[in-house]
Amino acid sequence: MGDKDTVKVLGFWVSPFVHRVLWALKIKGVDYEYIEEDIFNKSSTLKELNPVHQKVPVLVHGQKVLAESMVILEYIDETWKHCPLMPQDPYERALARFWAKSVEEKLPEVSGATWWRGKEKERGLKQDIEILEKLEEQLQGKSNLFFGGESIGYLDIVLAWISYMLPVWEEVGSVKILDTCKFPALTSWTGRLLELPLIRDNLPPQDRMLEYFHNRRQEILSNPPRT
Ligand SMILES: N[C@@H](CCC(=O)N[C@@H](CS)C(=O)NCC(=O)O)C(=O)O
Repeated sequence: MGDKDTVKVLGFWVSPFVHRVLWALKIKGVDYEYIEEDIFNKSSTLKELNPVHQKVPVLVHGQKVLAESMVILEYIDETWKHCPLMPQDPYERALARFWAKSVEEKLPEVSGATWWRGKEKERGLKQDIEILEKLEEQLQGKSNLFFGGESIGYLDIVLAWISYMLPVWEEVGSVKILDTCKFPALTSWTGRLLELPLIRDNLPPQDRMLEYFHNRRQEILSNPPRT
């Protein structure tokens, strides 16, 4: 699929994982072709390109194929070296990976907790708040505008869903997780992210997200998690 230098991204319009890849390519100024995938009726191309997970995003760079958004981000950063996304210092780089992985492991709880009911909801919300408290500590007392420093980097891109998707989940689930008083540094960070044209102008439409997640919530509630 593709000539030596062509870049293609298989995506799904609302996927926060896909948006990471699109933003990284835009930061690097790499032209790409975007191919919308129906994740509820997967194409044979997706199954062939990502046989292990059959998920988007998939990046196709010439003959090279990669899946998993955080892996793709590192590939993009190492392939197009200008405007680095990763910290240059090895320890800072390791820390960025640590936080990205740690928050990623909680992602299902964050989305699920906003939609569940009763004890599951309480437990999930408690876990969400704990991980956000840890992130808040990371930002507090630093003069950095972003996790990446003066401009956005790898960790900002990985965590950006907190700025635009978490509020949608909160609205759909009628909960508040990112409380401004409790998380002043994180709240300011989300505000700064959303002011960036790169992010602001390349988000899924708010009304479509709300409708999509309302429907997802109905599906999840009719099939609740087991305790
Ligand atoms: N860990 C993966 C997650 C990707 C993912 O879950 N993608 C969703 C779309 S948001 C998907 O393709 N889902 C299809 C499925 O679960 O079968 C990444 O970071 O790329």
